Amino acid sequence: MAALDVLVQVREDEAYANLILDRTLKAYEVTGRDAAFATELAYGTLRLQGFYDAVIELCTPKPLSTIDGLVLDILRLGAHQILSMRVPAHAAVAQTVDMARQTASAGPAKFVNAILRRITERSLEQWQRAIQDPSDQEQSVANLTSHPKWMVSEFSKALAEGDRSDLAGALAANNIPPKVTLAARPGLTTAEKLLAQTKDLAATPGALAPTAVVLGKGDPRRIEAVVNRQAAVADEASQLVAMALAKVEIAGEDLRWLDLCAGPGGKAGMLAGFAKQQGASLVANELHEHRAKLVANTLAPFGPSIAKVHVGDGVEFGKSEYCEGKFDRVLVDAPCSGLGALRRRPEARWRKSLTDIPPLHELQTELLAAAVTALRPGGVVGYVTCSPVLAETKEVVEWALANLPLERAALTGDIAKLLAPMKLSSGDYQFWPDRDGTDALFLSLLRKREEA
Ligand SMILES: C[S@@+](CC[C@H](N)C(=O)[O-])C[C@H]1O[C@@H](n2cnc3c(N)ncnc32)[C@H](O)[C@@H]1O
Repeated sequence: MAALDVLVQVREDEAYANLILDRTLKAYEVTGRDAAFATELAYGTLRLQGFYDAVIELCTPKPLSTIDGLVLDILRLGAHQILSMRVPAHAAVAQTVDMARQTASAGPAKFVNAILRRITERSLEQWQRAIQDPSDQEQSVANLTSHPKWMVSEFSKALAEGDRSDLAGALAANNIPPKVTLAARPGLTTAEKLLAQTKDLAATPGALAPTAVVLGKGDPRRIEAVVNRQAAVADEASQLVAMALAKVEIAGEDLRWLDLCAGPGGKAGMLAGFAKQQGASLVANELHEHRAKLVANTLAPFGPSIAKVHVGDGVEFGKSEYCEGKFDRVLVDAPCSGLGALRRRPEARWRKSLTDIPPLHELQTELLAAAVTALRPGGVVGYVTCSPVLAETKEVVEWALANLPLERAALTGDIAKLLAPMKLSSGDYQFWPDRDGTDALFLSLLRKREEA
């Protein structure tokens, strides 16, 4: 019932599952192993909703759109137990039908019973074959990996850019929740120290970033280094892109760094650390006051001589007199569709649409142009998105190279080696969850031409 309540809130109130989960479990007094079970029920059902809908459609002549929302939620919960959890089929059917009787009524309960029984007649593998449509490859992958079809198409184009072809594998990785990864903030602590402090949480060194520690279990909010802001939860790709901007070679003065879209401050926390180590300081800008407060909290341990926070529109701020031509390194971690972080947010894929992309592309180009205004000639901007969608990555960079005084900046040394597996033929970088175990971040490093 707690899991169903989460699904209903997500569907009816557009709630974010991760934000409502804890209080919903509390309201139902679900704790311990039951809480873990209810969490998997709710999150797993939300992630695989597209797959279960394709299965349910094959079990009834009724179009899915005519099934009542609550009944559909119940059917999806039942399908998830039968096909993806180790719940005995008879128990899954009996419990789910009971739930339908309690929350809907006798009629829908009969309908739920009939559909779920049909689902139990085939194995997961048989259903995976049954939902394929030989005439429509992308729809088949969409059904199989539980994504909207337009997303499959966007991922397919982005993978091709990196000469990768395992579309189903790349998308399936969005259905596996990531491990909790910590970043040791440079100048405040090290991965070695963090590792020693988290031994009892089965911690291991990150596979990619020298600052990363991966937790095997436990709550990161209880770790002392996290409480005192020497470390924070951060994806390894996020740590590496901040490191890449801090380490890319630039000639001449290297004193002033800018993070134009800093909230909530993950990368700003890394950049401030590198700035401290390299004798520079950071200005972190964020549009929204409440997110700027989070940035200020992250940066507090560095003190105002290393890191300051500004609240405002990055487009205006970058072009302001305060910024113009002043900065040696600028990060634009642009607002984006977030399609690179789908594994973190179970319902996110069903909330987005292709029409979200063009306005984001527009804002991304404006922010990048403002960042270039803020750069001094010879300085470098790191353009980052947590999305592999070409309109937000390659197409923004191509626009910038054609319209702004920019050229690509190459990495050298250790950081070049660390990022070599993610390098595209264009010179930009694309991470992938299935290959790299990270979010699908994109990075382009662009230098402002000297004659500019
Ligand atoms: C992808 S997030 C940045 C994540 C951050 N760099 C980190 O690592 O924690 C983009 C941020 O840009 C902010 N934003 C949106 N529009 C903006 C604008 N016009 N100027 C500055 N920031 C903006 C959003 O509020 C959001 O906090």
